[in-house]
Amino acid sequence: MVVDLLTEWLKTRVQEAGAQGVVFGLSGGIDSAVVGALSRRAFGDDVLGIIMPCQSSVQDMLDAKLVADELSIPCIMVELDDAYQLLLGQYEAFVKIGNEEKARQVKGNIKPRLRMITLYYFAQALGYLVVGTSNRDELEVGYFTKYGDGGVDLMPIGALVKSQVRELAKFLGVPECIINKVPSAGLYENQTDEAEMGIRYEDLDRYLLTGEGTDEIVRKIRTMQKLSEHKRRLPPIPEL
Ligand SMILES: Nc1ncnc2c1ncn2[C@@H]1O[C@H](COP(=O)(O)OP(=O)(O)OC[C@H]2O[C@@H]([n+]3cccc(C(=O)O)c3)[C@H](O)[C@@H]2O)[C@@H](O)[C@H]1O
Ligand SMILES: Nc1ncnc2c1ncn2[C@@H]1O[C@H](COP(=O)(O)OP(=O)(O)OP(=O)(O)O)[C@@H](O)[C@H]1O
Ligand SMILES: [Mg+2]
Repeated sequence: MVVDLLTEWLKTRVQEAGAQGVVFGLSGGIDSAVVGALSRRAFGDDVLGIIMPCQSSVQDMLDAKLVADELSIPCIMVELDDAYQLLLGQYEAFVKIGNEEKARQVKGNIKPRLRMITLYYFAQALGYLVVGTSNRDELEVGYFTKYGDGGVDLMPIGALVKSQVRELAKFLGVPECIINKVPSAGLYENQTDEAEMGIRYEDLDRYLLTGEGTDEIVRKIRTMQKLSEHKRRLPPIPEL
């Protein structure tokens, strides 16, 4: 049973590290809900979900609270808007990005990195590990911010494609409205994973599980995998 296996895996990893529990970012999306539910099973009250709005929608915040309530996950909120604005103001005094789309991307990536800083503060203060929420699709094509949401200690759902995460969510009692929500990184208004990646989860899941897909889809995925190789490796060191 995959739930028992993942729960045991989490317990073993945390125990091996000499830690007491885990902390994670609670977004109101399905991935963090599943990670939260698994963590709750593994560690009881030694779990902390942190809601970290950074120009986030009110709906996401309400969804995150709903997940915490329904799954009885201890949870706090740390607002990152002021830190984000303060840093951005200083950065832009040196370099202001002319291209609108590029500016949106560069600015968007500040948010997961501020969340990473926040999670590590609480992890070390409490003797916890930082647990990530990336799934197999995101990891394979590099759909995550390097050292942002990718900067974590453990990735319990990293071997599961999105449809498998959905199955797990149903089993774990994640609220229906969270399971049916359109996946979004929430880094800018109206962002959706599928539109930004230019590929549907259904197609990505199918290719990763069976190797099948149209020529165009296969080509696209392989290109994304190649371009994001650096995100799945430690920084290269010259051999001397
Ligand atoms: N070949 C190479 N070797 C070594 N390093 C290389 C490199 N190419 C780029 N880099 C480095 O990587 C940086 C670019 O990577 P990165 O900073 O990650 O930036 P990037 O891959 O452009 O952006 C992250 C993507 O993931 C999405 N995202 C982020 C966070 C959460 C979620 C979500 O689903 O919730 C999605 C986000 O919307 C965006 O599309 C470059 O600035 C450069 O420093
Ligand atoms: N507002 C937020 N507060 C706390 N953590 C967040 C917030 N936004 C994103 N995160 C963290 O970043 C992770 C990556 O976001 P991502 O959108 O891939 O996952 P999700 O929101 O859980 O599910 P989905 O991909 O279906 O939207 C989240 O799972 C969560 O840990
Ligand atoms: Mg999300």
